[in-house]
Amino acid sequence: MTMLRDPSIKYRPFPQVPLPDRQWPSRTITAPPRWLSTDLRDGNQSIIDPMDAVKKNRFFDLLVEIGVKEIEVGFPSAGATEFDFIAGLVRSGRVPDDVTVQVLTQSREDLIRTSFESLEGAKRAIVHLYNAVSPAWRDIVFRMSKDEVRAIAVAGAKLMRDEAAKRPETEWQFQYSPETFSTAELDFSVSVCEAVMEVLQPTPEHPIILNLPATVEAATPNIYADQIEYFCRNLPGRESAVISLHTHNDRGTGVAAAELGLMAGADRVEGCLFGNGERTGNCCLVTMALNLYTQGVDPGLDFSDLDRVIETVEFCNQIPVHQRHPYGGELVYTAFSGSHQDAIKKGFEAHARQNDDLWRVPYLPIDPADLGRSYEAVIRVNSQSGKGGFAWVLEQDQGLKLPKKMQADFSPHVQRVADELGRELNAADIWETFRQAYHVQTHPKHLQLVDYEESRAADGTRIFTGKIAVDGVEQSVSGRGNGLISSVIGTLREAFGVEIEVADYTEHALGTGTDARAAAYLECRDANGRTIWGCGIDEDVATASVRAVLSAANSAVAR
Ligand SMILES: CC(=O)SCCNC(=O)CCNC(=O)[C@H](O)C(C)(C)COP(=O)(O)OP(=O)(O)OC[C@H]1O[C@@H](n2cnc3c(N)ncnc32)[C@H](O)[C@@H]1OP(=O)(O)O
Ligand SMILES: CC(C)C(=O)C(=O)O
Repeated sequence: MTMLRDPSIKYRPFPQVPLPDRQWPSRTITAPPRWLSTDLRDGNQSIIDPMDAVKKNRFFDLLVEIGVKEIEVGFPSAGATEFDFIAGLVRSGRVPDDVTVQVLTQSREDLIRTSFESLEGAKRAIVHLYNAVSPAWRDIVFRMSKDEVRAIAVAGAKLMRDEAAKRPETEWQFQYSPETFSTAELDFSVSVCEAVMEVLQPTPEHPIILNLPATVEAATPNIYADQIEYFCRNLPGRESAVISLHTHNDRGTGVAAAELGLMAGADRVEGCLFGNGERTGNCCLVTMALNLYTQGVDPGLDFSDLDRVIETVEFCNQIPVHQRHPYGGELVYTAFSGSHQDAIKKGFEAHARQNDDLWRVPYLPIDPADLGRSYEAVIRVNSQSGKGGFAWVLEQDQGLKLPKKMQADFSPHVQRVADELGRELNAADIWETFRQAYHVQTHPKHLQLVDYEESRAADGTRIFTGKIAVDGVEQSVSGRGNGLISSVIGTLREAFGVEIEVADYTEHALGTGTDARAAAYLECRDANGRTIWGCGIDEDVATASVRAVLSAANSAVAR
C-alpha cells in the first residue's frame, strides 16, 4: 500500500471572506431568533429507522408544548408515510393557530406539486424549496453551469407561486434555500436568491424566508458569520427577506456558527433538539436556546422539564442523548472531583445566603433547577472526591452538617471505602461508612441509650433521666441543664470505666415543625489524649447530645 507522506495535502484551507469592515464581532445577541425545528425533516431523514406516524405525532406535540412556532414536518414527496402524516396533521385541526408547518421539496416539478397537495386545506404553511449551488454540486452532481443551476431555482419558484395561487384558502409563505450556501461563491448565492425573489415578489409585510445553509460545515464559525453579514449587506431588497440559518456540525461548531450568524444579522435559526440531523447533526436548539437563557435573554422556548423532553426525543429518534451533552446530559451537573465539589458546595451555601436571584455558583453555568433537575445528584462521590463531596451528600441525604474538623476526620474513611469498592459511592454507602466510623445509633456490642426522658424545672432548666446499657447491662443516668453532657460522661466513667473528655461541641437543627430533629457533634479526647468524634442524631438536642456522648464512648471503647 502506498502511504501519503502527509495526508493533509489532500485538503485546502477555507478562503477568507472579503469583509474588512465586518460589524458582527462587536454585536451581542439581545433577542431570541425565530426558531424552526427540523426534527421531523432533517432529523428524521438522518436516523436509521425514520419515525412512523406515532413517533412523528408525539414529537410534533412536544415541539408545540415547548413553544416552537415553526415546525418543518417533513418531505411530502419522500413517500406515503411522510405524505399521509403531513396531510393528516394539517387536516386534523391539531396545528395550533400560532404554529406554522413547513415542508421541504427539491426544486423538481413533480415533487413541488406533491408538496402542495400534502398541505391541501392548511390554514397557513411554509413551502421550502431548495437546490444546491456550490461548485462541487454544480460540477459533480448536476454537471451544470451557474446559469443552469440558477434556472433550477427560478423554475421551482415559478411553480411554487402558481401552485400557491391555486389554493388561496391557505396563507402561504415561501422559503428558498441555496443548499451548500457556505461552500458556494457568495455573489452567486446572492444572484440566485435575487432571481427567486424576482419571481415571488416578496415585500416587507410578506417577506420570503432565505435560508442559508452550512450544509456541510467546512470552516470556522467566524467565516460563516462573515458570509451571513456579506449576504445581508449585498442582497437587494434585504428588508423583504427573513434571513434564516441552517447549520450542520461537521466541525463541531454548529451552534457557534448559528450564534455568530445571528450576530451577523440573521433573524431565524433552524435546528433540531439535541442536535440531531444529517451526519454530525444540525445546530442543537436546546443548547442554543439555553445559551441565550444564561445571558439573560429569554429564548421563548420552555425547557423547564428537560428530562421529559429528552425522554420523548430519545424515544422518537432512538438515539440516546449523550451524558455530556450541554444542558441535558445526565452528567453535566455532576461533580466528582474534590475541588469542583468544594466550590459548588460553597456556591450553593453563598446562594442561599444572598438576597438577590443572581446565579453565581462556581462550575455550574445554569441553575439545574431551572431545567427541572434536582440538586441531589450535583455532587457525587468517588475516589477523586474531597471533603466537600461527602459533606454535601450527607447534608442532602441525612440533613447532617458536619463541622469542618469532623469532615477532615471522616475523609480518610470515605477515601478508604471508595478505593476498596473501586466505584462511585452512593448516599447509602456514605451514610453506612459514617455510621460505622462514629458508632452512630447503636451496635449490639456497644453502648446504648435505652431510655430517656426530659422535663423542665420551675426555672426552665432541663432535667433529664435515662438509662445506658453496655451489652445489655443497664445503668441509670440523670442530669440538669448544661450539665447534661458532663453528667453522662461521669456516669460512663464510673459505671464502665470509659474515659472521654469534651474538647468541642456543636449542634444544629435538622428539620422544622413536627419534623424537627437535631444533630450534635462532640470533639473528644480519649484516655490517651487522642481525638475521637461523637455524633448523635435525634429528635431533640438533648437526646442528640446524649447519643453523641455514647458514640464517642463507643469509639473510645473500640480502640
Ligand atoms: C441537504 C438536505 O438535507 S436536502 C434534503 C434531503 N432529503 C431527502 O432527500 C429525503 C427525501 N428524499 C427522497 O425521498 C428522495 O430523494 C426523493 C423521493 C425526493 C427523490 O428520489 P429520486 O427521484 O430517486 O432522486 P434522488 O433522491 O436519487 O435524487 C437524485 C436526482 O435529483 C437531482 N437533485 C438533487 N437535488 C436536487 C435539487 N435540489 N433540485 C433539483 N434536482 C436535484 C440530482 O441531480 C439527481 O438527478 P439525476 O437523477 O438526473 O442525476
Ligand atoms: C435543505 C437544506 C436547508 C438542508 O437541509 C441543508 O442544506 O443542510
